[in-house]
Amino acid sequence: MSTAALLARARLLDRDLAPGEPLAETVIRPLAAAVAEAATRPDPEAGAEPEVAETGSPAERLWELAKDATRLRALPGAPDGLIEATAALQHLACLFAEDAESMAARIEELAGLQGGLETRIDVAADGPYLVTNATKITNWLGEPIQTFPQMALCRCGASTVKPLCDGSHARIGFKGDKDPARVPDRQESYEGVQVTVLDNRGICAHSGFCTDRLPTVFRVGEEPFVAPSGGRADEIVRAVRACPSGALGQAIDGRTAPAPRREPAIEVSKDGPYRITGGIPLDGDASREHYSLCRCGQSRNKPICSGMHYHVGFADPPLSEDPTLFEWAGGLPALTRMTRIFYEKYVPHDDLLGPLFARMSPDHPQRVAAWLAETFGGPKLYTEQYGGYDHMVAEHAGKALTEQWRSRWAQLISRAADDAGLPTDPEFRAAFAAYVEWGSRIAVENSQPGATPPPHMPVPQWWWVCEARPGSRVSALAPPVERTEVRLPASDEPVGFADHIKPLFRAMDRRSMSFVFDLWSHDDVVRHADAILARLRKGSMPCDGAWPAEHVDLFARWVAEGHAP
Ligand code: HEM
Repeated sequence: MSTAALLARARLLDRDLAPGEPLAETVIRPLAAAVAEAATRPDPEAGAEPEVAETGSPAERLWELAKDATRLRALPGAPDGLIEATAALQHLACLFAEDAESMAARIEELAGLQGGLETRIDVAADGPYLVTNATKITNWLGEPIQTFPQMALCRCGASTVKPLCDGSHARIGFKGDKDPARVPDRQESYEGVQVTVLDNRGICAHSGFCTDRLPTVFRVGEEPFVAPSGGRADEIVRAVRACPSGALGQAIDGRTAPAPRREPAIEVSKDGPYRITGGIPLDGDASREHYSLCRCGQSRNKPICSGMHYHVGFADPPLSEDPTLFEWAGGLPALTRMTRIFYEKYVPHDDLLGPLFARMSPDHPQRVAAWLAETFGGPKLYTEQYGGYDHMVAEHAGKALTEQWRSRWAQLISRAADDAGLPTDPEFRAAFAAYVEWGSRIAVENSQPGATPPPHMPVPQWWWVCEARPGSRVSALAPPVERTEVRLPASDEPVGFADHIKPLFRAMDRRSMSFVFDLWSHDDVVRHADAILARLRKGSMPCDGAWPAEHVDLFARWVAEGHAP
């Protein structure tokens, strides 16, 4: 099997696949590029397109093609175009599997075909990241993304199926070059009493973890950026380790301290870069334990992220209209950042809590983060991995926790939330503080001698307090919002809900009332029309200012005319 034969088969198959499943952009284009490239070299394979005769249904042929492409890709020196096409074929063939079980079997078979290849990321020229044999990719909430043995991840920022590549880079003419005017890739060194901080601005992804966590050492807008005397050595070491881009490093006694190796993983951060950990080699270079790769296509230091996503407003799709506390907090990565800071920075140095947690298990921060994630509406991690409610209760049982311990715990977790960059809006912090108060007081109760907490309960589910959610209120600091111009009907024109009434309610009004009814639903507004009218007349709805009189009159007219749809 040659690349040219694969290309010919892909072309035939493309004609037989149902519309909407085209191979043109993701398979045929890169394969054709690989064949064209091979033709420029003295290659016995190149030349006339081979004759192919295909049998079987399109779905069967797709699966055979995916396997043959994988076999070819597994050979040494596979060209980028072949690897990119293999990624698309593997993905599509697995989606065509009949059920989850056969999809898992297909993934296993493909993994076997290319099992000899090391886990690595290669950067295709003006194309995607070619990710080989990675088994852990998570989204920004920490939820796993389905991996395939060969993947192509979007690098240009334009794919409609992010993080996967959909061939958009070719359509938009993406260029993968570095910008000659980029911040130079140069390591500066800031000597402190115990630790010297190394900083390479050229590869900083501006995630802000260091400046949130240790603002006295990593100083926004000040020169020099790093002041090593502003914090304790252990705090600095931990902040440096938490730097996702690898811009920060440290030297102790003149020797650069290597970063500890973690499991190979890729995190697709929100509105930002891919965060790579675990020393996955990049274009064969395995010298970095962690680094951040550009995902918006605009970095000045491609493929490394240079923080441009922030300046160009690169944005993933917005959160759902009704986000959970888990989503709003920033998911498992943010909660783990917070619990790590809590148990690593605050607890050990605290006179009350230090001794209490002195013998906690090393993964205690991850465990508490998993509990919080589940409580805040995220995946059931604590129940599935750490023993659920009964285990948590057993951990507090018999500890006779006191109010002094509890209030210190509550005070320091709130500081850790600040340091970890959790959202600071009143709605989130009200819900967070309410949970901490509730949960910590129950922990104290359950820990008393002779306490009998109810057994086998589910992990509690916390929610926004009093329905105060993001967007349900206008911030006093928000720029003034122009009211939408609504066309008022003439006096002899009938008033209709869709044409005249619904446009009066903004998305914000709808959100803030959604706990009772839907202001964009004709039926709901009819049902509550009298109450709504009363509040409109009183001026107490909406909460950021009364409607103009002509809008209130219009609503009243619509009620009087019999609520036309
Ligand atoms: C909302 C409040 C709280 C939450 C969500 C929480 C969560 C947890 C969880 C999930 C565990 C079990 C970890 C595991 O799976 O091993 C745990 C253990 C523990 N908690 Fe809490 N806790 C809270 C409040 C408190 C308070 C107020 C104290 C005392 C100041 C406390 C002290 C402890 C101790 C000493 C352990 C055992 C740690 C070890 O030795 O491994 N907790 N907590």
